[in-house]
Amino acid sequence: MISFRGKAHQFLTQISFYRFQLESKRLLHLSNRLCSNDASFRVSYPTRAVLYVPGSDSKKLTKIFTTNADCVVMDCEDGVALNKKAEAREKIRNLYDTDERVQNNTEGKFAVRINPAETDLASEDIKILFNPKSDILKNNSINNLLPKCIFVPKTSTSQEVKWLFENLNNQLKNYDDLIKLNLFFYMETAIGLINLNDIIKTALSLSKDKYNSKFNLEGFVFGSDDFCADIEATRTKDAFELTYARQKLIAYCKGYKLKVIDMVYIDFKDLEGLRVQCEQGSRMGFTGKQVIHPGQVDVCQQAFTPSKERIDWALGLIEAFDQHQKSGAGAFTYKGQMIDMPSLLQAKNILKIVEKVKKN
Ligand SMILES: CC(C)(COP(=O)(O)OP(=O)(O)OC[C@H]1O[C@@H](n2cnc3c(N)ncnc32)[C@H](O)[C@@H]1OP(=O)(O)O)[C@@H](O)C(=O)NCCC(=O)NCCSC(=O)C[C@](C)(O)C(=O)O
Ligand SMILES: [Mg+2]
Repeated sequence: MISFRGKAHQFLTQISFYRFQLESKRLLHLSNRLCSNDASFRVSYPTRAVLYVPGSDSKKLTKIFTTNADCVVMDCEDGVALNKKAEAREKIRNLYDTDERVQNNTEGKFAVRINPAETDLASEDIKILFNPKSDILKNNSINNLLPKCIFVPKTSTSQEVKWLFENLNNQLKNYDDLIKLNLFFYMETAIGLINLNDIIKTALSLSKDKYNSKFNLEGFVFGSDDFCADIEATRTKDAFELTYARQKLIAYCKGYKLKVIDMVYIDFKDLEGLRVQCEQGSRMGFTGKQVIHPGQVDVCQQAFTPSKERIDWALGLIEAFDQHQKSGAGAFTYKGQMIDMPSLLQAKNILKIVEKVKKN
């Protein structure tokens, strides 16, 4: 049996190997060319494993600095008991007030899940989390002291999106030169799934037009536990009951070039089951997966990192495609398979993920 530490070491060795590969001239040349020619090649920060940490739990909060997870979500919602909500907000606020590691992160490594929009709990979350103490603000830039990314659960209507933006905007109106606030919404109700297109369009247009790009819709999270409760399904290991919702969410997010984060695997001691579900999610098109325990992080990150074989396949295909295009062939055979434009796009997708991981 390999220990947890041993597995982590194995994983790091593997990543170093990929990094070595990535630094090869061939990849740099190819990826630079792809990035500069292709407007859809938007490379933002990676979100392979998204780890929840209950905001009320001081001991668990110390782990946000030692985890390999691409993203940590300090929770004020369902991971926190009702009588601990105020404590959770205060502990998270205190981290932004005092800890340089949290303050200096510019994108989404450290995020906060607030309570659902249009609730008193969410109003209070926004009031506390986006309100640094004045004596601390005197000696610090406002951008260091605010969350750079928030997760907004149970988003079911475009009205909730409007409420959220209005409340955030009111809270932030006295500050100038704020960097964009990244947002993830949750799809975790049947009505949220029905209204998905409307929710996305409202969030995109409001943030761009009414709020002057102050907010950036970064992606969606699939809240499968709440969704199962809402549609009265029974959870199964293979998640068959969630197929339609997962696929619809992926299609809509990809249609609008958004990230999309897969469901939680709650049986957190079953790492093999987790691996199977992570790999399935990765093949389906998810950008990453939510995890609830530090022991799940490495399995998840690895499943959402393209393997050496996939990277080699993609690089070889792109080169072959280039050569065949020059000789006038739109379709050709590569490693026994018919290749044409869609295969090239799939190969580029692999390099996109690699670029994201490299940025981390
Ligand atoms: C399951 C639990 C109770 C087992 O907690 P435990 O302490 O019994 O586990 P453990 O195996 O004994 O823990 C080992 C070590 O890891 C630490 N640890 C353990 N977990 C974490 C964590 N998350 N973050 C940071 N540290 C953690 C723990 O404190 C301990 O530290 P130690 O070795 O120093 O003593 C615990 O892992 C936990 O509280 N996880 C987070 C639960 C949570 O946040 N749930 C809400 C998100 S999922 C959700 O809301 C649904 C969704 C998306 O909305 C929808 O599908 O609808
Ligand atoms: Mg939920």
